[in-house]
Amino acid sequence: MLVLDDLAVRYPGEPRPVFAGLTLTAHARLTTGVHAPSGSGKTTLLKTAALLLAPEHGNVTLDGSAVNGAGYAVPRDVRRKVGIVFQSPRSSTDGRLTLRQIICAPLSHDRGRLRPRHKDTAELVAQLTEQVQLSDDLLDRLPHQVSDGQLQRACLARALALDPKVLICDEPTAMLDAPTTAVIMRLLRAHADAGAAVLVASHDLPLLDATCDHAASLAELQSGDEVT
Ligand SMILES: Nc1ncnc2c1ncn2[C@@H]1O[C@H](COP(=O)(O)OP(=O)(O)OP(=O)(O)O)[C@@H](O)[C@H]1O
Repeated sequence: MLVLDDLAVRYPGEPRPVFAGLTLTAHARLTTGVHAPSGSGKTTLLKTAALLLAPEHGNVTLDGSAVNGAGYAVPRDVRRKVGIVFQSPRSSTDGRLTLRQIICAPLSHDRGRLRPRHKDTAELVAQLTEQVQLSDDLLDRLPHQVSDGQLQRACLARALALDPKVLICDEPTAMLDAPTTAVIMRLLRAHADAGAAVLVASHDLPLLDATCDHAASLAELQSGDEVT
């Protein structure tokens, strides 16, 4: 479970925080949606939830333990509990790496911690690619040789590689067609059903209402009322 309590986040040199007084709980086994218009702070919120940005004020608690700082200041064992899928698969992948290398990237930092039921990386990659419905022949292609939807599925496989307890997705279906959107949202549901907390932000309120256990707007999260 991830708890964000009374958060304010301000970028260096900016006069005002992007948001303040924001409280949100992402529960295990549930998908939580955050709805907000473009430019209002969704990505900032999700980067804070993913322990990539430190709040100016407030507390981030993961599985009952307070998290201090952000990025490499956070111990690896804590960081690896959180996976993130960014809005743009093109800007969140290295164009020189094949899809297989992209999916394997978290494992190269975490060799000793492959998920227990997998004997080796190849077996895990095979399972992840099947899960996200990527065909084998795409794995040795570079990002410019696949579609946005295929690359976003590789990004989701990368985020799932360490079996994160908290999976965070920033507009994961932006630019995707309806069938690919349905695949991605079903995968997020399945990861929640397997025990994770899933936090999704989107400008698409009907999508969040249709696919999340509960959804709230960024404004509601700052209202001081408990959002359920
Ligand atoms: N690194 C940064 N430095 C200063 N300001 C920033 C930085 N990144 C974002 N901002 C500002 O913070 C505000 C929120 O940006 P953010 O990217 O979180 O919004 P968003 O809701 O995710 O937008 P979109 O849906 O368009 O991606 C915007 O006003 C943006 O200009």
